Amino acid sequence: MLTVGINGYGTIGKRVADAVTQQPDMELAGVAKTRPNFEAQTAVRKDYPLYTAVEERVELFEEAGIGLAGTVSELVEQSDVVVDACPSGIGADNKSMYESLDTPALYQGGEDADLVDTSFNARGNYSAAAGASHVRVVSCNTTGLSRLLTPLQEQYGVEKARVTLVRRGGDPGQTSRGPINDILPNPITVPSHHGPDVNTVFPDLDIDTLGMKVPATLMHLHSVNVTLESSPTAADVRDLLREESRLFLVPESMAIDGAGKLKEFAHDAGRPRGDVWENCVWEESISMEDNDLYLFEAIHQESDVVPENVDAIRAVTETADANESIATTNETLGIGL
Ligand SMILES: NC(=O)C1=CN([C@@H]2O[C@H](COP(=O)(O)OP(=O)(O)OC[C@H]3O[C@@H](n4cnc5c(N)ncnc54)[C@H](O)[C@@H]3O)[C@@H](O)[C@H]2O)C=CC1
Ligand SMILES: O=C(OP(=O)(O)O)[C@H](O)COP(=O)(O)O
Repeated sequence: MLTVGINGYGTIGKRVADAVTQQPDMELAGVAKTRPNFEAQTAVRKDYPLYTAVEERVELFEEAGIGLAGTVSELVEQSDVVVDACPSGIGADNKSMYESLDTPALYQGGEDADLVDTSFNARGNYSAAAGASHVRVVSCNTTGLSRLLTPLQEQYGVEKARVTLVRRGGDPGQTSRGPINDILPNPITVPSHHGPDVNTVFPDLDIDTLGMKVPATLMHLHSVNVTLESSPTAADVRDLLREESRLFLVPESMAIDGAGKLKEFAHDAGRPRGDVWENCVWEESISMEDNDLYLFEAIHQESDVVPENVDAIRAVTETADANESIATTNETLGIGL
């Protein structure tokens, strides 16, 4: 049984914590928070041992009537693996603590790639994380691109990928974010950071990406063009992608015309928090023009990295191979719309 600690219990951390409790080979040691906000209250309600990430703030939790199990270093000490889901940049600050307590750590996509031994995507490069001490689960967008590009590369070869990412402005709870009424090239410079980030998983892949931000919180949307090294039909590509457990091909018959209905569908399907762990590829959009593949996909930024974190725990501890881990994670979470 693997004991897993979560440092940073926000959008990603709380989802990974819930996912860990569903794994037959893992137990949750607890979660660390900096302040006794509503997420801390939720952790208490779920009986997750709560640790303070900042020792001097013990009183803050006491004043809010929240009992603590200890401090974050105590959480890390008793964990076989720690998942750092702190805001971008804080993971780098925490690295020395994980090193001094000799605990392997997983970081999230907001950290720099050079912080870690390897960046990680379960379908793309699972085995690269074997025995590593510091692993970065790539960002939501890079996770989505890696899942899509891996089977295309394996089956047809990728000559060049070009992707325009329409990025949600912020998460639903991120009241500090905008734009409120604008459409921003973001970043304005080309390529956006996503292409180089995909290269942390596939160093040799030729990919250019452009990013923009729009006033939406639901999901990201990718407009994808991949020049393949061979010329399958659109039907061939559809069949190939349909075989991928973390790609959901949205059939025309469902009449799902956007991110709003995708989220509604996930809620109707009883998904926790309306999470959509899979890339959602519109089946009708899959088109071939000579060697060029075109499609649209939507990525639920709050949840697609969750199964990848679970798999990364098994990858670093070498307790399962990629297929075993992906199958267990999929089954326990209920992946497959
Ligand atoms: N939200 C998203 O769409 C996605 C985020 N990511 C990455 O995941 C990481 C976390 O992002 P979110 O979960 O969105 O952030 P968040 O802000 O929702 O959650 C971070 C949590 O860490 C806590 N925290 C702050 N400082 C801390 C410290 N020193 N020690 C322990 N906890 C601390 C915060 O109070 C908060 O609860 C970032 O690297 C981000 O780039 C990756 C994929 C998608
Ligand atoms: O990692 C993400 O997006 P990204 O792949 O566009 O950088 C997450 O959606 C967080 O993005 P944010 O940097 O807008 O908070």
